[in-house]
Amino acid sequence: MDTIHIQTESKKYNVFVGKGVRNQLDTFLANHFPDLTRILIITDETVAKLHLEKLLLVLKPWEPIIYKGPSGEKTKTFEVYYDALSTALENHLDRKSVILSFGGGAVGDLSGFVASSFMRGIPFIQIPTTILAHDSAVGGKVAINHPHGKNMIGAFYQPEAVFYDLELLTTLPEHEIRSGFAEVIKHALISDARFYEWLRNNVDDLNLITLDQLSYSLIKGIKIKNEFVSQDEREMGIRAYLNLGHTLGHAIESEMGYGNFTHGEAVMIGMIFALKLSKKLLGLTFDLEEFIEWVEQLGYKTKVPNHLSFEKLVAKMKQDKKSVGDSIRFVLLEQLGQPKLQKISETILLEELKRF
Ligand SMILES: O=C(O)C(=O)C[C@@H](O)[C@H](O)[C@H](O)COP(=O)(O)O
Repeated sequence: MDTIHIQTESKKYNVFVGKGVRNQLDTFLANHFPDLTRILIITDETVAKLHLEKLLLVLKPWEPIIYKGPSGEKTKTFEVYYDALSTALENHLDRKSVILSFGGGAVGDLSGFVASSFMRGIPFIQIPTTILAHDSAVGGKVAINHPHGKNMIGAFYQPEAVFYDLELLTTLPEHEIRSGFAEVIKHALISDARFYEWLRNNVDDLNLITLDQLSYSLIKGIKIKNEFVSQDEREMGIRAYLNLGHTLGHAIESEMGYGNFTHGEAVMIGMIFALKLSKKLLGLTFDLEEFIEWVEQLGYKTKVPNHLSFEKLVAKMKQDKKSVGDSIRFVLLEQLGQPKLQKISETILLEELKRF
């Protein structure tokens, strides 16, 4: 088992990564929550079907309450949030209760937001079941979506711990592996040219990635994320670099309808667009053609779906959380591993999108 220490201004906690780490959850709960009253597991239908029995085995003495939402991004709605809170209230959770988030990024975002707002905040623990969650389960961004934009209603609220059990990643469908791996590639691009080279040289088929390669990539990604989050928990500055590819990516997800295009796959298109802009505006020296060839080989789409309107995408990008006043701010790269926030006008964006 590997342990990564996350240190933010508001909280220090550990991410435990390894095969079977879920089996240590009962000891952790007994040690950290001696007065624990109730456990609410928030999960989704897919994860419940595949893995819930395994978790319940570990938690037997606590007889947890279970809330199952819809799978994927469709779980990050006001209705599901309200339902999950109702379940907590109807089952008499109190301030000595703990919420366990059991699922991918969407479940983690929903559960964390429920935990952050129930009785003004009760503890929660992340038990991720996807590759994407190496990013979303760490750093405390929790949220639900609004039809006007992704993650628009949320908080910064750190978990008590993250139990990243690699055994639970073996059932992921191909598009989920792709979605999660896009965030691994993002972590490399914004901070570590050597890690990027390693990925380029070692990963050419996501279906054949070994557990050792996956574990190395996830741990690297989590450590990179910690570097940003530990210095800037509430995204006043450098944390925004973790948003590479997300400005356009979120707009695509929103315009496609949440849940109809995976987060990471949309972010990959956003990253290619950002890299193109970086070459044009900042003189980034980077073989973009070779990058596109590589990610196409990994199964990613590299163009904006052609039925989407560029004008609507730009309107969505204007609502991005990095925007200030009327200006859209993009994360670009000066060079590999050197991100920069850059204001870009609506006119230029529209022109570049049309060319993209
Ligand atoms: O943790 C962060 O900070 C990130 O930006 C990581 C992103 O990969 C993640 O998708 C995040 O939830 C996006 O945040 P948002 O503030 O753009 O909604």
